[in-house]
Amino acid sequence: MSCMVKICGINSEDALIAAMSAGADALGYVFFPPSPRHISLNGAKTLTKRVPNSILKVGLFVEAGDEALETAIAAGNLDVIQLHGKESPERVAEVRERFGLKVMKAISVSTADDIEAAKAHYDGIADFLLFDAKPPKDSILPGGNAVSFDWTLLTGQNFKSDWMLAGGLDPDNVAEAVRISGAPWVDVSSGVEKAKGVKDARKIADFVRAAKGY
Ligand SMILES: O=C(O)c1ccccc1NCC(=O)[C@H](O)[C@H](O)COP(=O)(O)O
Repeated sequence: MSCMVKICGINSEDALIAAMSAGADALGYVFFPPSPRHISLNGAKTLTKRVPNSILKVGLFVEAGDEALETAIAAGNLDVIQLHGKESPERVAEVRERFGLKVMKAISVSTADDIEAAKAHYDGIADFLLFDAKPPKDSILPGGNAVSFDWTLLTGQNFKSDWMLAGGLDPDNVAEAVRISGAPWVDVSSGVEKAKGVKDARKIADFVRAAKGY
């Protein structure tokens, strides 16, 4: 069992170095001001410059307009646009076409119906599907809430798009989550932090090792 790993919420030099040295395959930068992981355009410019082409630079947005996307893509030299709000399939296709980049659509999951709806509306439209738990009712964040969902909902599923499992993963549960779901990619933020928005180098290393089965 081995899978690809995305570390989301890179917002400091320490986090960047920790994720790159641990062997992360993709790094996520949060362009959503209400988030404790939000990164400025200048911050993104600095923290993406040293990333080799072998590691995907993913910008996370919530219902952002074209101008905001364009500025962040230029600042961060992004490879993938992660849409983590209520963007429609038409908007996903439009962003993909307009910017010529890969697009990842976050899918909020609590029941099997959510997987079926994603298959019907976004599979093959987005380059990546990111299955994440539905946010708690009182959360101001649509993701990054350290909440997981029933991984068996993904067992044996096939998608046209590449896909990632996210939500409440950590170094202790990620191997089991991959075994049950069959995920080719995992994505984590809260589970590798020492405080909200502050990454922990040891947890990042442990997470990547566990996900890749070293
Ligand atoms: O991280 C945030 O603050 C955030 C804000 C708005 C939308 C999405 C956000 N995070 C998404 C992620 O970090 C991951 O893609 C995923 O939700 C996993 O998060 P976690 O449960 O914290 O590992």
